[in-house]
Formats: sequence, C-alpha cells, structure tokens
Amino acid sequence: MNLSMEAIIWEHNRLRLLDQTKLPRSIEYIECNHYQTVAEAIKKLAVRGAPAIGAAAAYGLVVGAGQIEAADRQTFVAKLADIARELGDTRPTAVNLRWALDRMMMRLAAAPEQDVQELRRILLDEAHAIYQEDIQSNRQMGEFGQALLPDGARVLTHCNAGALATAGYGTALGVIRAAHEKGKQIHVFADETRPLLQGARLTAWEMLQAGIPVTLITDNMAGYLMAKQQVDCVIVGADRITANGDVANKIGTYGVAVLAKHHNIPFYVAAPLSTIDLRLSSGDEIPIEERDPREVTHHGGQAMAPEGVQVWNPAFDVTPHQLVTAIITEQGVIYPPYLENLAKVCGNNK
Ligand SMILES: CSC[C@H]1O[C@H](OP(=O)(O)O)[C@H](O)[C@@H]1O
Repeated sequence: MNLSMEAIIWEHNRLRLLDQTKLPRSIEYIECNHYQTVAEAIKKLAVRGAPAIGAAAAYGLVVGAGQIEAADRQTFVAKLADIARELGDTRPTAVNLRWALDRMMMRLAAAPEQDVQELRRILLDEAHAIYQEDIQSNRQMGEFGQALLPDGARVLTHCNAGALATAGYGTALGVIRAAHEKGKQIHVFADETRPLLQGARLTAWEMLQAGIPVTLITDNMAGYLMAKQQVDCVIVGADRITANGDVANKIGTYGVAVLAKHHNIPFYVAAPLSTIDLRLSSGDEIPIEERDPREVTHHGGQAMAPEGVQVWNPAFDVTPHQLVTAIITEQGVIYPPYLENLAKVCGNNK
C-alpha cells in the first residue's frame, strides 16, 4: 500500500479529499464535485486538522464558485458569500477554517475584475497559495523546532498534527520529521487519542511510513510513561491560540500539559501564525466543538456503553499558557513573556 498520501489533491480542475475516517484500513478519496461534499467531509472529519480544513474549505469555495450560474459580479459574490458561510459553519474551534475563507473573500473583494470566469481563476490561485504557503510554513516550523530536539529525544505527541492535518509535512510531526531528516534518532510516543483515535490511526501510520520509530500508547498511559522518565518533551499541534498564549487543541491535551508540568517536561506547541487568533484575549473565549455522543459510546459500530447513558463529548480543550513552554511557528520559537502577549510578536505579521 502506497502510504505517502496527501490529504487534499487538486488536479485536472477537480478536488479530491483523502477520507481519513477510513485510515489506516483503506485509502479512499472523496470526489468533491459539489461544495457541500466538502462541507460534509469537514463535519465528519474525513478531512481534519486545523490547516487542512482551512485549505480544504478554500478549495471547496472554488468548487462552489464553479457551481454559481451568475453573469454579473455582484450576484456571484453574494452567492459565494453564502457558500463561504456554509463552509465556515462546519466546525467552530479551528480558527484556520474561517481564516482561510475570509482570506479568499478578501482576495475577491480586492480584485477589480468584473468577469466571473476571471474571478473564478483568482479564487483558485488564492486556494493554491494557501495550500503551498502551509507546506512552506510547516517546513520552516520544522527547521526552527528540530533545534529543540536533541539526538535520541523521546517525544510524546497527542492526536495527529502531521501531514494529514495540514497541506503537507505537518506541524508537530513536521518538527519530528525535520529532526529525523537531520539524522537525529527520535522516538515518538503517540497517544491513541480517544474517542476518534487520530493518534492510533493517523500518527502511528504517518510515523511508520516515514521510518520514524513510534510506540502507540493509550491516553491513560501518558502519566505513567512520564513517571518512568521515558519522555523528554511533548509536542502537539493547535486549533486556535489566543492573544495570551492559551491553546485549544484536541481533547486530552490539557491533561498531558498538566502531567508534563508536574514532571518538569517541556511542553511545546507547533502551529502556523494562521492558528493564532489575536481577536480573542484568552482561551475562555474559544468556541469548543461538542460532537455526537455516539463517538464515545460506540466503536466500529458496536456499543461500548449502555443505552441511555449521558455523554459529554467536547472535541477540544484549552491549555492555559502557563503550561506551555514555547510555541513553535514558521517565524521562530516564541517563549514567555512574549508567549503571553502574542500581539507583540506577531501582530504585524498576521
Ligand atoms: C495541525 S492542527 C491538528 C489539530 O487538529 C486536530 O483536531 P481534529 O482531528 O478534530 O481536526 C487536533 O486538535 C490536532 O492537534
């Protein structure tokens, strides 16, 4: 099985998304001939990961633009704004989703062209730019972050912040890839990451195909692994980072951060500047997605809990900035006190 798969493919004027709900058992692509197919793919996590859903939504807007039968610019833009709203409403926590859609709509607003076909081309160019810039950011992040990983480092990660969560290469896993590419022996401990198992299904898969040693653990093993002094640092991705450095990431991240603090283990967050939301002053303001209870009560279609049990299923949690050692970005590594005041270091670059 060819394992080096891209999450998002635009070729021959068609958008295909790797269906990550099928991994690692099978590699299947979703043909996106309608923008609502993209919306559904984001909702069901066929495509997932903050930068990946931003890029996918940008291409989804291009697909939607092709479906609009409008001769004049004003009607075209008005209908496209409705499509952007529908795509933006699919998941609330990852800021990259609306960041990418807002960028696409602002590019359109800045274009003087009146010809609808020309506007469609401009949108496609912008989606390509978002996609390519994300890969470049991840590689730059990897270069900065790998300096934090000594040869022989044992790195724990949570969920999947790899090539599958981005346009390619990965954020947290991009740092690990970069260290590996420099010849460092890195051992990854991957939290399985209940309930949807992005760690077991996707991170373990990505590390195996990259030839990077990986050990899969259940989420409740992380503390004991740290107590056994088997972890040198933690690296995770992010879905939204607020102006004071609070980090929203996959549910369970906060617990890992508390454990890392207790064991004096560095806790790094790798994320592009597009994940930083300076409009929010703290993590309390981040909208946290709550998902279908069946994700918790069922696995593989089989009930794992009694019928009728109450379930709470937040898809993310918030790690206070006090527990974050540094934020690794494509512009460099941000430490306290700047980490708590991100406007100072990236207000002009966003
Ligand atoms: C590189 S950002 C990846 C980020 O997104 C994941 O969430 P989901 O799988 O629900 O999209 C998780 O929080 C990762 O850290």
